[in-house]
Amino acid sequence: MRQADIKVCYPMEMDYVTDFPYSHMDRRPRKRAKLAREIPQTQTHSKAYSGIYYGQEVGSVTSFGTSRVLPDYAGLSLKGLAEKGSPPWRDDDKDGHYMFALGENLTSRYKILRKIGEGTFGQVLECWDREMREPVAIKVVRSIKKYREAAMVEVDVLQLLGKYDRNSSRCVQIRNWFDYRNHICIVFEMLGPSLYDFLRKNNYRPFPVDLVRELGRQLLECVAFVHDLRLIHTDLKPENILFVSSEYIKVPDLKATSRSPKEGTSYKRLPKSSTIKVIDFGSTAHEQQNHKNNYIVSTRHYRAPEVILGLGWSFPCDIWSIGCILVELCSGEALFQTHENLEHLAMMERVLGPIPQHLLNRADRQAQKYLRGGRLDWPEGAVSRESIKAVLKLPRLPNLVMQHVDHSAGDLIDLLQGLLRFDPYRRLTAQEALRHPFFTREHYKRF
Ligand SMILES: Nc1ncnc2c1ncn2[C@@H]1O[C@H](COP(=O)(O)OP(=O)(O)OP(=O)(O)O)[C@@H](O)[C@H]1O
Repeated sequence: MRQADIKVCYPMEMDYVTDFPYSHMDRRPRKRAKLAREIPQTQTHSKAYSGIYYGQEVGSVTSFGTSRVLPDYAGLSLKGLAEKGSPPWRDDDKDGHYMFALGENLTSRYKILRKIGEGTFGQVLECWDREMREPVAIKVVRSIKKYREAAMVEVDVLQLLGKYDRNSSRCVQIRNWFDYRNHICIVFEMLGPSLYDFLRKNNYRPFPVDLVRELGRQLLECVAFVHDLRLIHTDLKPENILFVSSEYIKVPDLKATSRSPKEGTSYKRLPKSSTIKVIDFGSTAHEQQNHKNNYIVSTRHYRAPEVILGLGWSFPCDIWSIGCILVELCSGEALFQTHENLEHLAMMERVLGPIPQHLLNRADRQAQKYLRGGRLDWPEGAVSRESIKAVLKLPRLPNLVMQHVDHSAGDLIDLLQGLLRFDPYRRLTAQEALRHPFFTREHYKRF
């Protein structure tokens, strides 16, 4: 059973911690948080010159406690405010989040319509852009120095991606950015629900394999483009991949209906358009930075073995995440539902076979504690019987795919084995994966 709305936040200073106290919790929270970062200390922002806007502040300082979205008084007091007026100055909440009310202005250009999401970095608000007359998504970053600096790195990366994006790279487009009341605000094109939102709304029923192919192809195109610019996303996960449109159709779910015919026809949602874009370049790293074992990257379930073993990481860590994502889209469930390193490595071995000896031999000091006699200390080192059971429950990769996919299973298994190779040097690159028969075979239906 899933526990739907657990939000986990980690202090940025922590590193190499077990990322979730998992004893009485579902193995997967609704929004999977990244670890501490994971923000490389060496990163400095450059070009923080354009778009700076200091909103006009009026009114007195008011504190509104812990709730960030204030009551919607748009119909009351805002009526009295000039359309382009600024709301009164308020303190941020204790975590540095911006406090606002629906209907208020965020600078004179943007009107806040609703809150779409919240992440480690801040809140994402749907706003009406008065100048372009269209809705936009604005990430309002926490007013804390390290998040502000990381946001400027994200702005730089987004501007670089935008500069080279000739034929739609499938990366979210930045429209503008500004600094408002000590919050960096990044304005994005407005997109639809994430792949994770969609799976959740569908009760974690798998996507059809032809849709998985289409999503996988676009995702690899995006990552090939990002990697060509010598950038590594480092946080690919279903939450960070958004459908461009929110429209969907309902179709009968024949599998669910045949399982419980008495309950009548069961329906599942399919997107009207399969077009996706990748978001959240807040953790993106430059290839030339030193990614040895000084910090860890990725949200747990999508984290590559070289990151856990402290071998250093680079472009292949994105490819591993894509392998995990494709399995999840086919099965409906995250592949490695774990919150602990040794259990995670044991799960990888269960699904994919033994980790090559030469990789284990190079494990760093931190990771040595998961090994005994040169091998994984498993099941001896397991923290509980439940943990051993969770690992044993996992099928081998070919079986897992065949349980869920009705055609093209052979090609998909072969592709996944290439994306999920333990040795990062032997893992497929994004360009190689795009040439795989799973994507190129003529007779496959386009979704
Ligand atoms: N352009 C967009 N259009 C629509 N929704 C968006 C857009 N950008 C972000 N969102 C929503 O806001 C949420 C948070 O965005 P994002 O992942 O960029 O924030 P974050 O603080 O960097 O999160 P994380 O904790 O994963 O680092 C997303 O999961 C998504 O639901």
